[in-house]
Amino acid sequence: MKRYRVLVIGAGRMAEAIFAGLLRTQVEYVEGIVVTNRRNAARLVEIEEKYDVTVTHDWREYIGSVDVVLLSVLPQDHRELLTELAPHIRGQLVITVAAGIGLGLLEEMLPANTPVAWVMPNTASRIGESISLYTCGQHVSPAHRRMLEVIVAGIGEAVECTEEQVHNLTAITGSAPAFLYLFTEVLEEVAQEYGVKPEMARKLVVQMLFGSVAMLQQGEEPAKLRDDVTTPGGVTAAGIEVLEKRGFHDILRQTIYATNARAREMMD
Ligand SMILES: NC(=O)C1=CN([C@@H]2O[C@H](COP(=O)(O)OP(=O)(O)OC[C@H]3O[C@@H](n4cnc5c(N)ncnc54)[C@H](O)[C@@H]3O)[C@@H](O)[C@H]2O)C=CC1
Ligand SMILES: O=C(O)[C@@H]1CCC=N1
Repeated sequence: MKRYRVLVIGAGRMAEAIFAGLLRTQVEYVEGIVVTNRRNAARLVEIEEKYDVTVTHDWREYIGSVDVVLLSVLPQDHRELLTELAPHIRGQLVITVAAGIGLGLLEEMLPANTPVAWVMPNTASRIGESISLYTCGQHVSPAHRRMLEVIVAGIGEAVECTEEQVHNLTAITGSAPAFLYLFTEVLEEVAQEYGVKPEMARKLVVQMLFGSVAMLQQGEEPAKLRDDVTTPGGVTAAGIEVLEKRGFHDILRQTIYATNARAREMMD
């Protein structure tokens, strides 16, 4: 079985979720993981203590001997990093997880024929439950694709998409967990305003979400499930009426569009 050497540049939250997932579920494919960060030395010490990885302040020492370079830095840090990386890339698969980035910038700034891929995970990567989107550049061979599949499998489920789909779905799979958590916060807040203790509010809301998601996972239609809750002439209808009058659909649509637009702008 082929084992891969992976260099992770940027030791933030998403990076940790990915290499931790690789070590947890894909370790038989891992020859070694090297992690680097720009400034925060304490973060590298913390990572070295917690995981079976090598940390370095200088990725140049390792770049020549790895199969995969995973970029987990902010979108706006890519141009500078790609400029530094380019002279050291000789066929390694370069993957980025940055929002809005696309494949074009990587292919343009790295040497001709460099295999590149763009992955859009979400924070559930931390518990191996991401739904990640990925798209491959034009020089990705079947062998590179297998490497990429090992990496995304380490953090949950993954779906190959076109580049345009990754742009358009970033808000829906990458950012929407934040929208859902905001929804959760409001429900908990109102429960507490009614005098419910925070721990109880948390338990009620989390189990409500869990049960609702479990029903969706059984393949039931959201509109049908909503209808089942909305007893004719009952109370839920009054709530739905407020959501509809206040433009819930439109608010959510605008939220998605604004998120995706911002992702694209970051690379302009
Ligand atoms: N947080 C999320 O839910 C998701 C994040 N992403 C993407 O993941 C990337 C990282 O995001 P987070 O982990 O949330 O941010 P973060 O701020 O936790 O991590 C970014 C890390 O990159 C490091 N860094 C920046 N420039 C560097 C360089 N030149 N060399 C080495 N290290 C460098 C910073 O020191 C920092 O530790 C972003 O591009 C974001 O778009 C993608 C999907 C979901
Ligand atoms: O907010 C962000 O920029 C990242 C990308 C998608 C989710 N979080």
